[in-house]
Amino acid sequence: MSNPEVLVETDAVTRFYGRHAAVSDMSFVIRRGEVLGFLGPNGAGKTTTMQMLSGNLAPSSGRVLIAGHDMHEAPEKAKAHLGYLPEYPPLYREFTVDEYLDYAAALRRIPRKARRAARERAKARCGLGDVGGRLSANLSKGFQQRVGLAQAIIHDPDVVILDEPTVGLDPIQIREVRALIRELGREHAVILSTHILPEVQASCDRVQIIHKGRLVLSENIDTLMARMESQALIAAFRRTPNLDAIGKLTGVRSVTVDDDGRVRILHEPGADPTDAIVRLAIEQDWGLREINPEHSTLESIFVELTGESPEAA
Ligand SMILES: Nc1ncnc2c1ncn2[C@@H]1O[C@H](COP(=O)(O)OP(=O)(O)OP(=O)(O)O)[C@@H](O)[C@H]1O
Repeated sequence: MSNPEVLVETDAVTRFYGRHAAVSDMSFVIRRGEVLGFLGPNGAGKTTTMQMLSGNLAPSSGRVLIAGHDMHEAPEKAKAHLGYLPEYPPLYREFTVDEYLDYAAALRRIPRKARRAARERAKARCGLGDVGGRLSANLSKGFQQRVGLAQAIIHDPDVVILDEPTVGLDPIQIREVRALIRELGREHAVILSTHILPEVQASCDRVQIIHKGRLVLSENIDTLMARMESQALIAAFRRTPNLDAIGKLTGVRSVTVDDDGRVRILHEPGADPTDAIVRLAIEQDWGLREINPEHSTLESIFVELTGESPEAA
């Protein structure tokens, strides 16, 4: 599909708590077949945004449209198209998984006759086939999270909203939930919030970084990865190298010396001059000590965009 259907649209959404704007002027779209990662440090406004998208919190201004339905004007229609896994999913601990999912199906107004099939389908998709008779309370955190996901997709919604879906899970559970998110993204539009930088790399097609309630970046994951690919080398020599000679090598854009005496060589994307520099260093006896690509990370991009480290923010 060249222009897949827009399933979520926010138009200048703002939310105040008192005089504090938790989310400001937020506009974006999500299309079918897309997993959008909403990345930001604690307190950035992710949960507030998820709650507005899911219709659990009214924006102070701006509009949310789900599958073309305005959340404010037609909340029932809008909500019928979405499933929501809140940060703390409400699990009825004394219910078995099947009872809980039946209840979720009833809440979603799935006709009584169709509930069993909906439940079994959601369980199969979330890897819950064997635990239908178990009490939710006795399941591991990873399985409880799958139950939360199963209730979010029981009515096969167009849009799935997941707030910090892997918090508290062990590495194997995290991998499984991420695989499930990718699978959901094939047919639905998925938005997930996270403060974990690698999570978006693992699960998302597109990333939006939110900082102090504002979007500071919106990019395809491929573009972001390309941006993170090295376009600089850091080299150290025992003797002073001929910087002009390095500067004349094919693909080299600029050569500078850092405060610590190491040489920073910026080059064209895809034109790594490492081999040529090593040859020059040997020929001219500069005493090469190290030469490494300088990788930018999502962390460094975050710092570049916001001027703060994710932890400090
Ligand atoms: N009910 C509330 N009343 C007042 N302020 C609130 C309320 N909920 C959130 N805030 C404030 O709004 C800002 C955004 O909070 P939000 O929970 O949306 O951030 P978050 O990115 O989801 O962070 P976290 O991951 O810690 O939940 C924070 O400054 C928070 O203190």
